[in-house]
Amino acid sequence: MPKNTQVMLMKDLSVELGSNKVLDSVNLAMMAGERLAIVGPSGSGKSTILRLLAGLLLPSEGSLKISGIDQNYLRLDQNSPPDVRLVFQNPALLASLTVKENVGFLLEKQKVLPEEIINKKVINCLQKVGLYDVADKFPNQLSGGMQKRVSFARALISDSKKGKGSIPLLLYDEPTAGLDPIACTRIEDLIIKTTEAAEGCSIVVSHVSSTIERTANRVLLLYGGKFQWDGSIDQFKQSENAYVKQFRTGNLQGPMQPEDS
Ligand SMILES: Nc1ncnc2c1ncn2[C@@H]1O[C@H](COP(=O)(O)OP(=O)(O)OP(=O)(O)O)[C@@H](O)[C@H]1O
Repeated sequence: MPKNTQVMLMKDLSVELGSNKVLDSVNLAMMAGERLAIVGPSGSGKSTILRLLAGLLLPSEGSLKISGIDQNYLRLDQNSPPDVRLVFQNPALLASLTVKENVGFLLEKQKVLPEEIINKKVINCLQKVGLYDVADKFPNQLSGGMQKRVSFARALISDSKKGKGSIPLLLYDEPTAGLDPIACTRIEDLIIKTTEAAEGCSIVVSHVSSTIERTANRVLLLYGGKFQWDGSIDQFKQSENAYVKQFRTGNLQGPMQPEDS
């Protein structure tokens, strides 16, 4: 994919929730090949950004473009929605459907491809995340870790109605929260593998330093409704910027204080 293709653009974008201005005139351009980590203290608006990109929320002011198209409607009201795939913190699988039905849900709904092709695609996606012989099982017959893998396999399914040119945007919401360090490494590997296999761009929201460092090539720090810092992962690891330093070290002293957030 050409590196100069713009995948997403936020222009003077604000979001007000009740009396709270969660995002305050933010600007952000994301290009093909970028893997972003969005970091910031609790309540700084990270999930709000993911909700905007997933089409669950619209900006109060300003504009959001995905693949060059202005997002003026919520996702369910769009005729030709952009290819944005959300991997939730918990696997969010439908308990009454088999693994195969969960992963192939979009393709079944679209009724474009024949059943045997859908089956092949689903098995292929499951194998890519290291799952074998689970297609006919129900989610509650799998371990938590396996369920998480199923949710990654679901993000690998490409929309049969999308042209080859479209670049999928994969969103990962706190994918390693509460996991032990070894499970973290497995999920981080899976994020990298899934994003590569989908030939997409990724945005990871995470507080976990290994996840930020291993899955992203660019980091944005969100606080007070604005991106306070934007740079490469190598710059993030060394930056003397007061926000970045406080986030990295967990210092109580610094520009980010709980009463402000
Ligand atoms: N429906 C809502 N109505 C009013 N305020 C809301 C609503 N949803 C979220 N907020 C507020 O918006 C702000 C941003 O919330 P958001 O969940 O995006 O933060 P976050 O950075 O993802 O936090 P965390 O790291 O704790 O998940 C918070 O102050 C929150 O209280």
